[in-house]
Amino acid sequence: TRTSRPQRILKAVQRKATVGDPQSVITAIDHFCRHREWAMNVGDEKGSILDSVVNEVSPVTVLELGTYCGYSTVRIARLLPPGACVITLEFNPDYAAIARQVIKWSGLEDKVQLVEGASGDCIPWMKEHFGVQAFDLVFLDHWKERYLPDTKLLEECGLIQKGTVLLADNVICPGTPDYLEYVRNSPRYNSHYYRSHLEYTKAEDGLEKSVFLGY
Ligand SMILES: O=C(NC/C=C/[C@H]1O[C@@H](n2ccc(=O)cc2)[C@H](O)[C@@H]1O)c1cc([N+](=O)[O-])cc(O)c1O
Ligand SMILES: [Mg+2]
Repeated sequence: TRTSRPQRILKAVQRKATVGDPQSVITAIDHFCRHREWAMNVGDEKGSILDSVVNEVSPVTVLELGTYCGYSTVRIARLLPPGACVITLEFNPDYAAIARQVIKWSGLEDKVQLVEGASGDCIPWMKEHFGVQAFDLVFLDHWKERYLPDTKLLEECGLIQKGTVLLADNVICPGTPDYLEYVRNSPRYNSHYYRSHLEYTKAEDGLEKSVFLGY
């Protein structure tokens, strides 16, 4: 049978990127998705905004919801200092297997913990299993209808504390209206919209950054 799109993305990384060079992995995926096959990576334009938020927050513990092929995992992990790490949740075992190889090719496996499972099942175990007190940064890029329930679950589990930054992809396209309404109207979040474009296209999309102000 035909290879899958994630398998073709991994092939592009193995053909074009240098082992141990995260930037070359990012560049290889962006080139493939811009010139060969579109794929739902956050991409280079929104990726630069992601980079600036990671640099501003300088997080010690990051949670990423939705690994897919590991593109944004690599973008985040390459900016983390020694001792900091990103825990990334992936539901689809085939995507997880590809992402592990992409992350390994970039040489960042020591900064990444890829957990296979559904966010709703994994989040309640974060404190106990991974010794996480609270996340400094959460990057939401998984199923759009899960953004709001998972944010509420993270709050309930005490994994979002004063100063935690939520950064959500696709708040315009495909859109996460209930999540946007929540973070923009809640007195406990300070929200800002970074206008951009849907990865590799001219369509509008953007990232919403929401800082938790505490209870
Ligand atoms: O649908 C989109 N993303 C859904 C992503 C879902 C990913 O999150 C994982 N997951 C991990 C944990 C879970 O609990 C559930 C799913 C899934 O297994 C998948 O790897 C999307 C769509 C467009 N688009 O233009 O159509 C653009 C984008 O940037 C997007 O992110
Ligand atoms: Mg996305």
